[in-house]
Amino acid sequence: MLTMEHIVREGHPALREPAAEVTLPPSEDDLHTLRSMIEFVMNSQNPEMAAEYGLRPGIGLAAPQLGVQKRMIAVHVYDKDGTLHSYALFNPKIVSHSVERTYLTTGEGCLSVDRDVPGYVPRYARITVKAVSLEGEEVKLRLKGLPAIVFQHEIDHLNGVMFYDHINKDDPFAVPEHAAPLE
Ligand SMILES: O=CN(O)CCNC(=O)c1cccc(Cl)c1Cl
Ligand code: NI
Repeated sequence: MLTMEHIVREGHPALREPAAEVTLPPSEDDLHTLRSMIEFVMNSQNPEMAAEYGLRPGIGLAAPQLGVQKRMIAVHVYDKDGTLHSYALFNPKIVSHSVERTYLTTGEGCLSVDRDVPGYVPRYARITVKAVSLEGEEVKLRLKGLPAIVFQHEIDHLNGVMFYDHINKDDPFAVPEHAAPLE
């Protein structure tokens, strides 16, 4: 199983290199990696497992955070209605998005960043994502709220983008235009 030792940290080139599309159908290796990614995210949210293995909680993970330059992401997050959004996906792509934006009033964090970086991270409020699931099915997801934000954080990782790249350098807490806060 994956633990924090497998997570690369800031300064590692993998975090700034774009990731390549996964050749489908996926290899046994890619299937194993993506399965271990969603397992890690779920474990990190389980108090017993997190305590046992010293896992920092996360609501998503992208393969470059493991030093694997492939377009694979895992997301396991509850939205404000308590609905679980749990996905392990190959080649996710944002195919459309709202003009409106949003941002977490708490800011964002990253397992590859061992420090707090305060500030608002502007994200699209709503996105449509196309991807291929672990089971090999094409999926089209219409996302809003926290799930939409996490997907953008993870897909950024596939493009070598870190969450703090989006924070206003002059005023980290400047309210982004056309944006509604997400508490
Ligand atoms: O790339 C994934 N991580 O680094 C996992 C750790 N970060 C989080 O769980 C996290 C925390 C706050 C906001 C967002 Cl959007 C995310 Cl994603
Ligand atoms: Ni991250």
